[in-house]
Formats: sequence, C-alpha cells, structure tokens
Amino acid sequence: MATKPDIEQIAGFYQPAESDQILRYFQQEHDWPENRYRYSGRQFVLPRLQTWHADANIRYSYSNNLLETRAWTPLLLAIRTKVELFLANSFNAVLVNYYRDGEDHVGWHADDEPELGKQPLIVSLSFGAERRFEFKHKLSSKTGSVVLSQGSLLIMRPSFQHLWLHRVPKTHDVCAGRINLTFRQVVI
Ligand SMILES: O=C(O)CCC(=O)C(=O)O
Ligand SMILES: [Fe+2]
Repeated sequence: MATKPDIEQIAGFYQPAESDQILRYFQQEHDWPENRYRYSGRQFVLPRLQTWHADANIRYSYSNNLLETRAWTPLLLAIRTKVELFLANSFNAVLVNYYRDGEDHVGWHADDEPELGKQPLIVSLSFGAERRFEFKHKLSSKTGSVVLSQGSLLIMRPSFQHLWLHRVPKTHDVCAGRINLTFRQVVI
C-alpha cells in the first residue's frame, strides 16, 4: 500500500499578476449564490461560497443536489483549456470555492463520489491567500499537509482519493480571500 499521497503541486502555473486578476474577477464579478440552504426541513450554512459548472449533458449529485449546474463562463473555459493542455487530460466539470476569510473552510472528505468513476483525477487551482491543505490516511494514522500557493496547480491522482481524506481547515492567520477551482471528469 502506498504510504505517501499521490499529489503534486506545480507552483506558478499562473503568474502573480494574472492570478491577482483572476482572484479579483471571482471576488467582484462572479455570481455567488446564498450559502444558506434548507435541506430535509433543516437550515444549514456552508462555510464557504460555491458554484458548480459542467458540460450540458452532465448530471452530478454533488452535496445532495444543493448546487445548481451552471454553464461554463468564458474565464472558466479559458482556465480549463490551459489545464487540459498542460495535463493532456479533459475535464467536464469544475467546482468553484470561495473562502472569504480564514473562517471559511472545508471539512474532511474524499472526492470519491461514484459519478467521478473509479480512477478520479482531480486538479485544483488556487488564487489569493495561501491556505494549508491537510490530508490524513483513511486506515493508518499518517497525516500531512501542503501550503497551496497563489497560482499553483495541485494534481491529485486517483489513489489520493482512494487512500486519503483532505480538508482546508479554519485559520486565524489568514484574513484575505482565496479562490479554489477543482476540475473533475464526471463519468456519464
Ligand atoms: O480549497 C481547496 O484547496 C480544496 C477544495 C476541495 O477539497 C474540494 O473542492 O473538493
Ligand atoms: Fe476535495
């Protein structure tokens, strides 16, 4: 069994000036929905803002269908093309996460929903504040972390979702915003 997670961070996939522009675009122009949901008669608050964009034929029950499926925006399409050319791999969906400050976070999970198939390759782009990305092995006590830097591309190979959980915890050090895009291939 692999003991080191199969992840790789490519620093500077986007240069700082372009990364800043992308961050500002998402903070100022992107159409963010409410992060308060009602589900099974209960109200809850997602500790970040999110949108989900996919090709027209894609069905995916991410978060119990709490997110509507939106069309690709021109910026998301341009980023997708750059990622696809770099990795020689195609992606048909992206989850956009906005961590408005250090309070916003995502809890322990693996992106291993059946819709992503048995061998999910997921790549994650980060813009804005640096945040710590933590992982822990599903069966052993092994843990680790990487700091996701502005403009970086994190490649999560399939075994990472099989063997490890990951999260971006709250932090008291960070007050600036961060945008994260995770590109996925939903198996139809
Ligand atoms: O914000 C991040 O770096 C991770 C986001 C994440 O795990 C997800 O969208 O599934
Ligand atoms: Fe994830």
